[in-house]
Parts: sequence; structure tokens; C-alpha cells
Amino acid sequence: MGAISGEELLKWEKMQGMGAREEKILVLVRLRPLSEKEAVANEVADWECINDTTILYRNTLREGSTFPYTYTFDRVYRGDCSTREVYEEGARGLALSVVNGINSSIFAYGQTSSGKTYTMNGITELTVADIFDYVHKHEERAFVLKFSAIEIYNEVVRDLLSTDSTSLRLLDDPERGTIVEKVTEETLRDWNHFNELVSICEAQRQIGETLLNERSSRSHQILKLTVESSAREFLGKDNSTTLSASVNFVDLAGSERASQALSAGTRLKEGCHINRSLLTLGTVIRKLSKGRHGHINYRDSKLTRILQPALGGNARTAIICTLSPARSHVEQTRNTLLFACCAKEVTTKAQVNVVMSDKALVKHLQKELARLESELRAPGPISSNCDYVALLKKKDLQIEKMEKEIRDLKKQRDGAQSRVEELLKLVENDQDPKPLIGNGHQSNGKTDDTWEDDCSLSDGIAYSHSLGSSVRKMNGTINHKKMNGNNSEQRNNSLWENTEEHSEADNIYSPRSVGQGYDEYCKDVQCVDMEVSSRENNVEALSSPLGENAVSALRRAEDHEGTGQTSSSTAFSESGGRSHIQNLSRYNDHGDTSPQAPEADISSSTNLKLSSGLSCRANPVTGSSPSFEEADVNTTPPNEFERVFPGRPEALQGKFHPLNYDNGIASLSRNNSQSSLESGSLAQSVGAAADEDIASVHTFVSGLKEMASAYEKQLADEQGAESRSNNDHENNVEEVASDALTNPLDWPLEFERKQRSILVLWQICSVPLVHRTYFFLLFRGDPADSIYMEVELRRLTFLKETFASGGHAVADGRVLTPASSLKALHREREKLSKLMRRRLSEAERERLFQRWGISLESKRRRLQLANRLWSDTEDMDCVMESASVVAKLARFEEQGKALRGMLGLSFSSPSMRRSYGWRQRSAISYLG
Ligand SMILES: Nc1ncnc2c1ncn2[C@@H]1O[C@H](COP(=O)(O)OP(=O)(O)OP(=O)(O)O)[C@@H](O)[C@H]1O
Repeated sequence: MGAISGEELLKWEKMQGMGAREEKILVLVRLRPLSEKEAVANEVADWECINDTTILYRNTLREGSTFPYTYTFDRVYRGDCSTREVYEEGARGLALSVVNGINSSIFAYGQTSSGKTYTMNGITELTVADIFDYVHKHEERAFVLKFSAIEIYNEVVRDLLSTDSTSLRLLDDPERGTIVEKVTEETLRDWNHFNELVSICEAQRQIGETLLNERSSRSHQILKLTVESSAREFLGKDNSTTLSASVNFVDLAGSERASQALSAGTRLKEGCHINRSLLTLGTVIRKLSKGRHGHINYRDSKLTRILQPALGGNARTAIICTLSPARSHVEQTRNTLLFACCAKEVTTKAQVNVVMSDKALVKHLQKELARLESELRAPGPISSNCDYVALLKKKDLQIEKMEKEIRDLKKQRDGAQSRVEELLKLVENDQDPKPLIGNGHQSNGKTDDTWEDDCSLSDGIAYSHSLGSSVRKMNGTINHKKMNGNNSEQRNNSLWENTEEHSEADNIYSPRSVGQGYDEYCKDVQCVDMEVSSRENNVEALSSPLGENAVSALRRAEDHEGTGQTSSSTAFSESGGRSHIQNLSRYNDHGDTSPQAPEADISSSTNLKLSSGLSCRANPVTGSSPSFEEADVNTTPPNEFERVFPGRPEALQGKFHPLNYDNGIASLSRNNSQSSLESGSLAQSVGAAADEDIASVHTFVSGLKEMASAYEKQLADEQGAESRSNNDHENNVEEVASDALTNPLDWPLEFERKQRSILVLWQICSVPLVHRTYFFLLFRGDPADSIYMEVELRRLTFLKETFASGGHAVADGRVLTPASSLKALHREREKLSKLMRRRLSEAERERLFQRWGISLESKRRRLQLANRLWSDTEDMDCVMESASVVAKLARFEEQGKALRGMLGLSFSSPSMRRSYGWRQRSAISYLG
């Protein structure tokens, strides 16, 4: 290597020896002071930096106790910190790596008006000033500084140093990665020259006024300074080498909510593009933060494509997240912090970039070749034969052990597969009353007292049967002739026909009306651009919670439903299969451990048998409590319902979709939009309502899936119709599409927000406790379940508003009013109190009474407890405990475990779940 000696080469060799340097992205958080506007509006500052690394959310009252209140980063800066402090204590070391041949990038990320441009302007100036300073102090080296500047505006790359505003192309260079073709690159002469160029960029950059920022940057700006340097003594010689690296100063456009920025027209369109590329950036960062597994979608936006090296590649990277402390921006601030949390897990691998002259490279390679040849000719002292033998033996043992493991695993897999096949047969053939798993759980002639058997405990119908078709099981028990498989199918069809027939209903659910008139949560979403190609649209739709996750959840559900046996088999064939089997086995192990109280069982059974002529159909969604509700509506002819139902107030019509779900879930509709088909089936529904007691989880889930499918189909129809129409309502479409494309990073927050709203609405609408429990335990944070949350929220909102306007809802053939729902709820509580005797041991009951502050001496303790269940929607402990108790009484745990996988829903028991909302809490299950 002697021929290419020199300081830089030594450094380079040293770095080569060490390999590239891996380090985490440096994450700095800068809180700006309240702006004048915010101060005038009497905004409160909710965030505070409590030390150099921690930022605290102060408004503990507002959000309950489930959100994290403190966030820790490499460095946080208070509102009174100057940009110089941010630079000197944070970004400086990293930025100046560029003079040593190491690429670096500094990003500013944050919501609109949070101070990105303010920060990046300062950081850029300070860095360049330092680099000039360094150049002057290192005269032994010859430096060349090159400056280029681009912006990405509406997914178009523009040269900020050129007056020509045509779009620049991106090219893939095998060595340099993505490069911007024909971008102007100015060689910097001095500081003044730099200032001139920066002024040109400022003048050229897309700036616009929004409600939140008078000078809002509407594009992502990337200023790039390339520093090349060579030792003067080797300049022009064969053995000269050059260090070459770039520093990027990235001022991202701000994420914004259309509703907050009050953007429309051009601003809205810009916002859509901005949010779309930030969405991709967020996805890339999120994936990288989990390790470099699988495909990283750098190519989904120009921003991530250009910045690929800075995102996990050959660069040192700092991200400065800027925040507004104002209370009105709390959600955006949290989103920024979530992004920052992901970013701090991402590692990059920077290395010194040396450019050799061709001659130097040839010499270097020749020398390397000679070294290798000499090593081959004269092998150095290596291990003795004896070492080889020991090594071989060790390897043989390892191979043997692995072969044994493979055999064992194959055995396990075969066992699991055959059991899966058995199970699938059982599920498909629900006439077959064989027990789910042959451990005698039901074969002893003793019926499991699930909710369903409350209609007929003596029938001895196997639990497995109820899993496959709880509806048909009810037929067998109650002998209701209208409820059979064909009828269910007919109802399913009527659902679809109904949806299709109703042009009015379609309109009601059109993107425009949703975008205009729905709840606040519908407005507060980020935008997407609808003008992208259909391929891009598809990609985006798949990455949104209501796109990818909803679709995949539905696909999973469909696959597991039986049409996709392959998928079911696949799901079971590997470790997932084993764990599923284990879960099922566990169910069987525990299935009969509940205390039995024969007398209570009999009386309860009798009551329920008597009530089979009443409305005992499961109707968990609508707020009716079908298990215990007398079917007073059965006596009212269907048409009478339609006649008396006042429908929703005029003002609300056209804004909400009347969801019609008939298979054990709900049929909420206005009388004035019901189809004849629906009216025709009303009598059937009413009749059928008498067939079932409280829904099994299976019934519950089937209904949910139908609802979600209907919802998805409508969305798809509307999108199709919308894309066919000429662009009359472009902005509205964008707004609605943006609703569906919420940043995945938002999901944990979104989930918690939706869950809280749902909890409150359940209470307001007097929704049955069993429904709340099923729903609460099934959907606890998996993004794939977002569609169910959405549907639930919309349905409850509809119900609430209908109640509020004095109207009635027709649900599954029954008229729902606030009074009837409340009455049903009381009856459900009474029923639960009775079940406590049968399904809880005395010790369990006592523990619960104590836990819920009910005196062991007091009268009607069980009813007191039942009345307290689900009574406090604010206190999550109360909610979790309530779910735990009702789940035990409803035997949800067992049903849920068996259903997991088969139904494609993400269920796990309260104690096992990973939930966003309760991540830091211990899951409470006082009942084991
Ligand atoms: N740390 C700070 N101290 C004082 N003022 C600040 C600070 N940060 C930002 N500001 C002021 O807040 C306003 C908005 O800042 P800026 O334009 O940098 O926001 P931004 O995040 O770039 O917004 P956008 O994304 O809309 O371009 C400006 O008037 C700026 O001077």
C-alpha cells in the first residue's frame, strides 16, 4: 500500500479495517415557544422539557392515564434554546463528518408551523460556516465545495438553482444510488456566494399561506453540500486519492390536517402530496426501526428514494423533530413524537468515501493480489490435525442434534395438521355433534352451560357444534322454523341486494357526504392525493389502516371462513398451528372447571326455555339486549314498525349510512330508506329474533365480519363510482381518501381515541354488556382490526344521534329506543348476577365483592356487582375488570380461543394481549 500513502489513505484503511460504522440515527426534539397567534388565542402550553433528554406531557387531566407522558430522546431543547445551541450541542459533530469523507444528513420533521424552516435555516448556515472555517484551517488539503438544491413539490422534483421549473428525473446509478439528473451543481467560491445561492433557493421555493402558517413551506427542500478534498502533496499524481462526501439539509414540508389548516383547493392538494410522502417516510422509518427485514418501500415516494442513503444507508443522520407546545396541536405533536421514537431505533452504516484515481486503484489492487498470492504459497501457522478432528466431531454432534430436532418438529407438524383437518371437518360439517377435541369435554352427557345453552341446557349440544353454527344449534333447541341455514343465506343475500338496490343509501355514504358531515374524527385525518396512478392508489390503499389492514383482515377472515382451506391449513401447518392447537387443548383442559350449581342451572334453564318464545336473539351491536328482552315487538306487524319509526331528522339524513346487518348483529335503518326486501324480511327477523339467546362469539364475529364486508364493499363501490365520474368533487374525494389513509404511525393513537369514543357511546346507547365485552376483548390494538373499530364507531354514532333526535332505530326487527335499551340492559345485569352463582366459585365471588367495594354482609351482592360492571367508562381498570368478569360469565375465553385463527380475528385473552392502550398496565383478570 506504500504507493498510495497519505493521511487520508491511512484513515481510509483504518476505517476499512473496522468496517463501516454502524450507529443509531440521532434524534433531537425542539419545542418552540407558543407563537403570538397561539398566545392571543389563550392557548395553553402542554409540553415541557424537564431535562436535557426528556419531554413531558403536562395535561394529565385531559387524556386519562393510558398515554405515555414522558418521551426520551438523545437531546431535547426548550422553547428558549437558540438554534446555535441545537447545532452545537446536537447536530454539529455529525454534520461536520462530511469533511472526513463521511456522508451526513440532517432532517427537520414536524407538523406545519412547528419551526422546521426556522431550525434548518439556522443549522445550514452554521454548518456551512464551520465547514468554511475548517477549509481555511486545513491548507494542506485542497477542498472543493459543491452546492445543489432541489425541492419536491407535488411529487415533482425541481431544481431550486434554476429558473427552469421542469421536472427533474431520478436515475438509478449502480454505484451512487438514486441521483437527480441534470441538477445544477454550483462550486462554492466563498461565504457570500453561498448566501446568494441560498437566497435564490428561498425565492424559488414553494411557499403558501395556510391558517397555521403565513409562510408555510409547501415542498420538501433538500440542500446538498458536497465536500471533496485531497492532500495537496499528491495532487495531480498517480497515487492521489480524494475524500468525497455530502451533507444534506432536509427541510420537510409539515404534516398537516386539512381540517386544522383549513386548506382547500391548491393548498389541500399540496397537503395531500405532502402527507403522502411523509406517510411513506414514516413507513420506511417504522420498518427500519424493526430491523432490516423484508422489503423497505423506499421507491414509494421521491423523497424516500432520494434520501435512501440517509435512511439506513451510508450516512450519519440526525432528525430534528420540531414541536408546537399548544394544546390544540396535541395529536400532531404526539404523532411527531411517535415518529421520533421509531427514528431513534434506526441504524445507519456510514463509511469513509474515498475516490481513487484509476492508476492508484490499479496499483492498490495489484498490491492486494500480491498479498493474497503470498498467503496462499506460504500458509501461516494454522490449526493442527488434532484441532480438525475435534472440530469435525463437534460439527457431527451438532448435525445429529439438528436432525433429531427436525424429526421431532415434523412429528409435531404432522400431529397438528391431522388435528387441524379434524377441526376443519368439524367446523364445516356442523351437523356432526362430535366433541371439538376428544378429551371427553362434552361426551360425558353433561352440557356445557355456555350462553347458548341458557336457551336449552338439556339438549347437550356440543360446544364444537355451537362453534360451527350456533344459529342452527338454536334451531334444534327452540324449534323455530324460520331460522335455518337457507334463511341465513337469504338474509345475507338480502343484505347485499338491499345495499345495491338503495341508491339513496349509496348516496348517503358517498365520499362527499362523509367528508362533509361526519364526526370530527372523520375530518381530522390526513390527505392523500387522488390524482395518482391507479397503481399508486392501490399501493397506498394497502398501506392505510382502512386499506391494507382492513382488506387483509377481511381477506384473512374470508380465507379462514372455509373458502380458503389452503390458507387455513397453512395457518395451522407451522408453529401457528401448534399454538392454536395448544390453545384449543387448553380450553378443553379448563372447560369444565367452573363450579356447577345444579339448582340454579335448572331454574335458569327453565326460565330460558320459557323465554324462547320471546326475543332472545343475540343482538350485541345495537344496544338491545336480546337475551333477556321480552319480544314485545313480535306482536307488532313489520309494517307498523316502518310506519311508526320516525327516521332521522332531516338535517342528519344523507350523512349516515343506515347499516343493515342481519346475521345476528344489527339492522339499523330509517324507515324511509328501507327497501321492500328489508321490510319483507322484517317479519323473519323478528321471528328469528326469538331463536337465539345471547350471541356466541361465533355469531358475534360473523356479524361483525358481514358488517365490515358490507362497509368495505360500499367503500369500494363508492371509490369505483367516484373514479368513473368526472372530477366534479375532486376536493371532497381527496378529503375522504385522506380519511382512509391515516399514517400508520397514527394508529396506536387513533385506536385509543376510537376505543374511548366507543366506550362512551356504549354507555350512552346502553349497549349490552356481553357485546361490549366481546368487542373490547377482540379488538385491542391490532391495526388489522381497524375496520371493525370504524364500523362500530359509525354505527354507534348513528344510534346515538337517532336517539338524541327522538327517533327510534330498527334493529334486527326490533324498535330500539333509549328506554327499551336501558330496560334490556337492566335485564341483562340481572341475568349476569344469576350466572355469577353458577359460573363463579364462592371464593371468586367474594374476591370480586371485595374488589368492587361491596360489603360481604350486604343484600343482593351479585346484583350490586352486576350493576357496577361497565358502569365507569373513564376508569380503564374498571373497564378491564368488567370485561374480565363478563367474559368469564359468558364463557368468552373458551369460545374466543377456539375461534382465534379460524375467524381471522386477533383475539387473545385479557392477560395475554399486547395492546397499545394498556401496554403499561398489567392486564387484570381476577378470575384467572
Ligand atoms: N424556536 C422558535 N423560536 C421562535 N420562533 C419560532 C421558533 N420556531 C419557529 N418559530 C416561528 O414560528 C413560525 C413558523 O415556523 P416555520 O415556518 O419554521 O414552521 P415550519 O414548521 O417550517 O412550517 P411549515 O411546515 O408550514 O413550513 C415562524 O414565524 C417562526 O419564526
